[in-house]
Amino acid sequence: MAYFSSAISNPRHHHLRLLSPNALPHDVNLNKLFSASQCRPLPLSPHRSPIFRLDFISRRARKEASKSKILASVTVSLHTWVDTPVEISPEVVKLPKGDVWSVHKFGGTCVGSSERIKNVANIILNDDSERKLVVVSAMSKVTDMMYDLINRAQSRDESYVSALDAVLDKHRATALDLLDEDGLSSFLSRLHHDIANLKAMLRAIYIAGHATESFTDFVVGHGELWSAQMLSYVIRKAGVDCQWMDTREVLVVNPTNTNQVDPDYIESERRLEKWYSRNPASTVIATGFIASTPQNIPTTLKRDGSDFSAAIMGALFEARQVTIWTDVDGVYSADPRKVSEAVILKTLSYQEAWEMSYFGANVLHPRTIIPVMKYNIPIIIRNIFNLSATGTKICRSPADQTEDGQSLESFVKGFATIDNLALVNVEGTGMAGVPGTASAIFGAVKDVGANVIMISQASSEHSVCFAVPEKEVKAVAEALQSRFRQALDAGRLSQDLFSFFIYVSPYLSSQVAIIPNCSILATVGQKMASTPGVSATLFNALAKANINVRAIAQGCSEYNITVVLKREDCIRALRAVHSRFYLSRTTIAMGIIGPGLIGSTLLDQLRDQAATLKEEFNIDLRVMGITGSSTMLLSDSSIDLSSWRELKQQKGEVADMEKFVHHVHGNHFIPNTVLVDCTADSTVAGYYHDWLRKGIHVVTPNKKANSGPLDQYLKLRALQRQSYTHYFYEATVGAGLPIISTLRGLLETGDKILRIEGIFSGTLSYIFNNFIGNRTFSEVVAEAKQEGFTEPDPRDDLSGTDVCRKVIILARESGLKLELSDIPVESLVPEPLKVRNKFNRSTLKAQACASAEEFMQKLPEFDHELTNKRQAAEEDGDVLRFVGVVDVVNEEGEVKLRRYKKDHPFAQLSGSDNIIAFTTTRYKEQPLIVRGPGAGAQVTAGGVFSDILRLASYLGAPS
Ligand SMILES: NC(=O)C1=CN([C@@H]2O[C@H](COP(=O)(O)OP(=O)(O)OC[C@H]3O[C@@H](n4cnc5c(N)ncnc54)[C@H](O)[C@@H]3O)[C@@H](O)[C@H]2O)C=CC1
Ligand SMILES: N[C@@H](CC=O)C(=O)O
Ligand code: NA
Repeated sequence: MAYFSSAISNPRHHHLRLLSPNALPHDVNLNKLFSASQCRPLPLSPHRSPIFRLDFISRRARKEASKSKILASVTVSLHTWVDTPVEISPEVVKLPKGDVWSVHKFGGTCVGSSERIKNVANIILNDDSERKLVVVSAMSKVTDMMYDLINRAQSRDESYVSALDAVLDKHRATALDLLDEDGLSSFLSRLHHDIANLKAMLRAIYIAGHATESFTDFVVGHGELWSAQMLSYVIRKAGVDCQWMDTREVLVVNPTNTNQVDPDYIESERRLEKWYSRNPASTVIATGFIASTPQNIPTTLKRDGSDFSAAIMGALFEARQVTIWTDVDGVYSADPRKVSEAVILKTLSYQEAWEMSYFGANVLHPRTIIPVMKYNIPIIIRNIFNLSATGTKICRSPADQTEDGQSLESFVKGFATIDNLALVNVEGTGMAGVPGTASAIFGAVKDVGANVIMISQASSEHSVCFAVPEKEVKAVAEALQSRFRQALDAGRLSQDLFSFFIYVSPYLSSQVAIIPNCSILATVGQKMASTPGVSATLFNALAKANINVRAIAQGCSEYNITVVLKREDCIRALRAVHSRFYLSRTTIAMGIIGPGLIGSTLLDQLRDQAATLKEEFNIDLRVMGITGSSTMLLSDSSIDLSSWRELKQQKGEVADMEKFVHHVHGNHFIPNTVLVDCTADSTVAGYYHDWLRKGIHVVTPNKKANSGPLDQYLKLRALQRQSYTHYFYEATVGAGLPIISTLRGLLETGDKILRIEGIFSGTLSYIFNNFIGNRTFSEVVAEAKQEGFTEPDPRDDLSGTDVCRKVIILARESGLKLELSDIPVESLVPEPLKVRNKFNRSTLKAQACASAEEFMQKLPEFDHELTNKRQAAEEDGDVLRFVGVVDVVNEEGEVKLRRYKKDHPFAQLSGSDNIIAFTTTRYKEQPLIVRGPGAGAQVTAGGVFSDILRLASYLGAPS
């Protein structure tokens, strides 16, 4: 009787199936049988059928035993034990499908050297799946070497011979490193045999001067044949039952007319079953990339073919999962070369991966996803060089997407871009309701084989807009023209390529505009388009980064929102949206200009508050650059604020404002930029317009821009109103006191300002609060300077210029169109010490002091002037106060030294207090008064800081 069936396929592995264990006489001792026949059992698989199954591997077969000898041995042993003749009948081993299989794919870099092949073998050996199917590419560079052989041969370049030797050497050297004994000799004999064949084939190509496609495919596919064999020998060396598969015997594909191939699953499955019955190993190493046509002609799976091979194999085996090993940790939320804060996505749905790939993310070729989708087989992308990274799992419904209570962010997975596109916009009044318009337009596009990447049509049907690769747009335009040639010939159309009219039908005339230099930004995420708020957040982030959107398309699939932008905006847009969805904080890149008293105090405050802002307010402020007038310090990530002074000294470079701004704004991943001008320089102030126009926000305590020439001020404000960039300058008046914001609040809520009057100078307030008893004027001025209340040049305070600037700022804020020179100012600078003053030529004196230091030295000589004034006031029971007035009703202002009675609120101040009284329609009887220290490093830097935080809140930080 037949106790066993046999599926013996090669001289090494002998698979016998015990047909019915119960039929075996009970005294048959299988272990003895095995040892007598010099076979040993392999680990048994879980019983899947009532037929008990044993696998035997022959030790003796390692030497020279033939299949028949082993069979004879088993037969004899059985005969001995059973005492009856034993029949072993041939059997076809059925391909086990399903969860038992795990598929791995290793690309060229993974098998690029003998060390790496060993590493791959270890990964396979450590996978405890019951069965493994491993798809390998050729060793890195080998496919290119093979194509090069063809190129050399067909251009009749004899050097193909030496190039082929290099291919031989590379594989021989690798095999010598990896293999031993018979593994090595059988691999080398096969290698030499292949090389001899290739040499003959290349010779034929050399003679013909041409290689057919199938010749080429045959030649290039050898890289995979060799890497698969070497790897299988290494695995076998570890005692594992392993076969290598030349996938050309199994995988059958049909060419398509788009230079792709379609797998023939039915035929491939039939061939796989046949192959497996001859090679029933638990580990199979299969060649990637190559396949056959139905006529058994070698072919390839084209670009990214090995991933495709793995996916098809996964489907044929109905595997548990397909792991694609590569050199990155997984799929990133955006191209990490463009967005350095891109994160690895833990999961992606098939559709998300598909959309990401389609829109240029280097994930997987979209076709790789199709075979596995059918059987819901997950694809895992993992890094072979970082086994600790879990990678990205691409599957039907990733767990984290189905959980409740998810945030908006989880609906958006990733961002991808496509550059070098042109937008074609067909617009016309006669298009609405005319059937066939789209067909006529896209028919013309199809005729030139152009690929339409996205389409958008307004529901009014007045315009259809679509994006095509830039290199195809000329042909598209010409196709549209030639399609409607009749109308063109009749002279009814303009022939201008970039804007011409077409007649789609006798009733319809349309204009076609071509917008070159465009890019697509695709935002991908399952269900995001159907979740309220996601697209609003997306477009809001684009608007805040000052990016103009040219066209929008949202697929009905709800997996993707596509926008078309100017190419030069693309990376910034990518960073802006990525940061909005992925940086959990409002991240702002900052450039600090003028690290003097206020600038450096601000940097210290930023240093001390950074952690709290991050943790409690989700605001991430990153100082990317600090520039003084001679040196600047730049950083790619952010400057360590605990040592910026030392760093600036050690690593500082020559200050260059253009480079500084470009670095802070353009050279990194953070979409929002603010430049903080802490100088008193009008040149710096002169840049604001340009910065705001570029989308850079500006915060400053510098009064020069708002009190400079009126036309420039108006231009600046107009720009600010129409753009999404912000310009904040609260500290220009009353330092940290809420003066500008109070005034804005009154105006915006409809109050009418009648008059603003106050003590606007911290310096002069301090001076007159402390200029008492027998103290001298110059002594108190020096103290005010020492306290950090004065301008860089104290004459700006004493001359009334600083107060005048504040008066102008408030006057303009209240709607008055005044110039600095419109305000009469009383100066306290002794006549001989005055400096050139642009707005008051009468104060120009030949013997004017050269520097602020010289001025301070000479000031005591003139103390008596102010002492006399003060004494005269005191004699009348008055105090002196230096005030500014904005008379909104009469559209004028003034700055002067006035006397006040001792019980007047202006006489009650201390320190550097400012006091500002707003008389308005609502605050008519009693003015609204703001009072407090109005100068000094801490309060001023604090005012600047609070403007920065206001900006953060405008940009989306929680308020
Ligand atoms: N000190 C105070 O209490 C208040 C000051 N302010 C304003 O704050 C600003 C700064 O004042 P301070 O810090 O006291 O002056 P500061 O003289 O200590 O600092 C100014 C810094 O700017 C640098 N600088 C000048 N021109 C530059 C340029 N073109 N590029 C780069 N850096 C340049 C200087 O080298 C210096 O380090 C001024 O506009 C002032 O009006 C406003 C309110 C109160
Ligand atoms: N020097 C100024 C500083 C604030 O603007 C002042 O004294 O008020
Ligand atoms: Na202020």
